[in-house]
Amino acid sequence: MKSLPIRPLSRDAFAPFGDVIELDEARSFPINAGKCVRYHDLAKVETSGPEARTLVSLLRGEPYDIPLALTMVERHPLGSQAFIPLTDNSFLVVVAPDEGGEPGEPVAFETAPGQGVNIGRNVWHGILTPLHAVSDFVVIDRGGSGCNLEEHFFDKPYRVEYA
Ligand SMILES: NC(=O)N[C@@H](O)C(=O)O
Ligand code: NI
Repeated sequence: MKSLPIRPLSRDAFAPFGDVIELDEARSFPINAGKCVRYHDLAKVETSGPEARTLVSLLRGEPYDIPLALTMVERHPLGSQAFIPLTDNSFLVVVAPDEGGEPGEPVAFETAPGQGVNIGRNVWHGILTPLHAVSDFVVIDRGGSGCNLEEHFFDKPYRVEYA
């Protein structure tokens, strides 16, 4: 299997694929008479297609072991998909550029505690992959009619591992 090294998640590195949702370096301003700070407008939520609406859901995910065999990626042509952790456990985020309608070379990131991601509309990504322990997430993505899932299974799986 071809090795896919895990790298730390950063806004810059993830920018071609979506947004990193975190407090650090986020635009913020005080609200509620200064008793609260709003970290504002951190992700571009996209919903499109028939009867499109924004969904807010919770996911409780089982952890995966590393090294991990990456056999497939998926994408959502009609909307973005955000995963915001409710624990301090890190999770694996795999994304890939599109090359003529198929995924190119994937990139694997591990989040720092508290970091979330918003995966852009129609961006290839691995499924939610918690690490270390059962983890809960807020998921913000697109509901409505029409097909919002496209899967791609690799001819040869990748071995996702720590560098
Ligand atoms: N379906 C769902 O909630 N999640 C998947 O799309 C995924 O990317 O894990
Ligand atoms: Ni998805």
